[in-house]
Amino acid sequence: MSSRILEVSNLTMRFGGLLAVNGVGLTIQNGQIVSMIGPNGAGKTTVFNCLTGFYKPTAGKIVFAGEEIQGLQGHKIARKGMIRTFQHVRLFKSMTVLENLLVAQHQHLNNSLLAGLFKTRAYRQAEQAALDHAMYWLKKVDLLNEANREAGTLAYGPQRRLEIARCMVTRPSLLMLDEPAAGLNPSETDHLKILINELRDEHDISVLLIEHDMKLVMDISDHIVVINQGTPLASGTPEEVRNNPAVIKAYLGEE
Ligand SMILES: Nc1ncnc2c1ncn2[C@@H]1O[C@H](COP(=O)(O)OP(=O)(O)OP(=O)(O)O)[C@@H](O)[C@H]1O
Repeated sequence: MSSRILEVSNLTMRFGGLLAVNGVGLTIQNGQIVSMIGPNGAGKTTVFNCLTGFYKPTAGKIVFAGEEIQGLQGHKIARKGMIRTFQHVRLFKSMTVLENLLVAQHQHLNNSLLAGLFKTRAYRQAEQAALDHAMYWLKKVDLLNEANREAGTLAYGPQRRLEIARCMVTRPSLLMLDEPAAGLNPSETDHLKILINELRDEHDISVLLIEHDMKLVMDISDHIVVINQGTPLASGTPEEVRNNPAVIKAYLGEE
């Protein structure tokens, strides 16, 4: 298989008269952490929505793990291993922390209803495996002590960690995080950085990140793609992007 987990070319999304994404390209090698940056309204979340099947792109090609996926339904893309979080936390808030991770695995595995009704041996084994797997991830994101608490009662930072765990229990090959540091304090952001690096190093995934926290982006990324008003502006290593005059003018200059 190709060493590229994701290759996007000429991605375009039009909403009526608004060209929200205009010819964006993006390549992610296996094991890379890539960030997409750009001013507010640049089209970053729209790119995520096109990649993950929430929107059907107007044009462009999306090759994920060697297969063209543009226009596929979101749940089919998720089953192939492209999993995302959202800009605003989306948990099942009245379920417990643990239940959130169990539901995520069930949605993904699509266990047969009959096996569930008759509680077959294979079903019980799968349930136990799902529980063990959920506990593993709760420990990893430091939420083991909160397993039986209602997810909606967690503070904001732990909710964001739970969202990441909820993605990871489905064993993705590409994890896409939409502004994971938004609303976190500096210490939580440092922990997030360590966590993302660990996910990549220990769990064989690639990561695509939308993020406004420039320190995090510069510290963590192997590669950065900059878009401005829907159009690709620059791409390169953190060093190259940091020193690119067009980026400084369009993005950093506005701060
Ligand atoms: N469903 C939609 N219908 C119409 N316009 C949309 C839709 N989704 C996004 N847009 C528009 O597309 C443009 C890009 O928005 P998008 O949310 O992708 O930007 P962004 O780079 O993620 O911004 P931010 O950093 O503020 O989250 C904006 O002008 C937005 O209003």
